[in-house]
Amino acid sequence: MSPTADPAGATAVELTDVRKSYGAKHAVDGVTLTVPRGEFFGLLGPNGAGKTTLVEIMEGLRKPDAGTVSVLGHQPARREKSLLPRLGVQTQSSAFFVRLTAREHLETVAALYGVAPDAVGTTLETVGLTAHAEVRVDDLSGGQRQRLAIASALVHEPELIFLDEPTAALDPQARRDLWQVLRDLKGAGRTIVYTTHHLDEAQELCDRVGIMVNGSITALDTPGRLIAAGTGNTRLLVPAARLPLDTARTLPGVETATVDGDMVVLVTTDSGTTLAEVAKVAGLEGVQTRTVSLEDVYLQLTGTA
Ligand SMILES: Nc1ncnc2c1ncn2[C@@H]1O[C@H](COP(=O)(O)OP(=O)(O)OP(=O)(O)O)[C@@H](O)[C@H]1O
Repeated sequence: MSPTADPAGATAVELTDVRKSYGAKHAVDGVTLTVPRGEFFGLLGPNGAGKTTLVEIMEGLRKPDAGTVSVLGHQPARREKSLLPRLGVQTQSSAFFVRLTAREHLETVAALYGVAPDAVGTTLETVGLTAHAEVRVDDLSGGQRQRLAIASALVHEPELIFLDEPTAALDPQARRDLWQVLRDLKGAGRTIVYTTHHLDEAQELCDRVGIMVNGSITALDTPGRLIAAGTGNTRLLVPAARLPLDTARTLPGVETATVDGDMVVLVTTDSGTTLAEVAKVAGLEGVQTRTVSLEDVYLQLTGTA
C-alpha cells in the first residue's frame, strides 16, 4: 500500500491476494482482507483451514509466495525495528524462558521492548497471574502458560495485537476473564486480530469475523449480519411425549422435524406460527426455542452441518 492510500492511518492490516503453499498444499489461497484500526477481528475455520499461516504472514513470521501485505503501513516480513514494538504477538507455541519465574520472564520480555518494569506487575494482574508471579514457567499449568503468553503479547502496549487461539486452554472462568481483558483493549482503541474455535466467543466479542475454508475466506461480515443472512430458521424443542413426529411434520412453517432424546426438534422458517400451532396441539410446557447462532452459520459454511 502506498503511503497516500491511507493518509489517516485508518487501516491496520491490508492483504491483497495473499498466497502461501507448502508443496502442493495451498494453505492460503488468495486472501484479500482489510482490517480497520480499532476493529476486533476474528478468524474462524476448521483445523488446517490456513488461519495460523495467514496470521503468521500478517505478523511477518512467514513470507507469502504472492500478494501484498501491509501492517500499520509497513511490510511485516521486513521485520523493521520501527514496526515490531507496535505489534503484540501471541502464538500457539510461545517461546518461554522456562527456568525463570513468570514475573522474571515478563520482565525479560519487557526489557527486550525497552518497557518500564512497572508494566510487568500491571500486565500480570491483567491476565490474572499475580498469584503465580513467582512460580517458574516450567511449573505453570497449561492455562497459566497461555496467560503468560498473552501477557508477553501485551506488556509493551502494542497498537495491533495478534492472538492465536488465546482461550484454547483456559477454564471457563479464565476464558470469561480474558474476554473482559480483550474488551478493555478494544475499548482503549487497540486493534485485535485473533483466531478461535469458540464460536460463542467470536459472536460475543468480534466486530467482524472471517470464516476460512481451504485457504480462502468464504464469509466476511459482522456476526449479526452473517447470522441474519444465514438460515433464518429457528429451532423449537418440544417434549416428544406430547408431540408425535408425524404431527410435528405437518405443522405450518416446519421444515424438518427430528427426535433428539426425549425432545422433538422442529426447524421452522416461521417461528411465531409454528409456536402457536405447537401451543394448540401440545401445549407450551417444556417447550424451548433456539435461534440461529454463529455456530449454525459456521457449520453450514464449512459443510459440517
Ligand atoms: N510448515 C508447514 N509445512 C507444511 N505444511 C504446513 C506447514 N504449516 C502449515 N501447513 C499446512 O497448511 C495447512 C494450513 O495450516 P494452518 O496451521 O495455517 O491451519 P489452521 O487453520 O491454523 O489450523 P488449526 O485450527 O488446526 O490451528 C494445513 O494443511 C497444514 O498441515
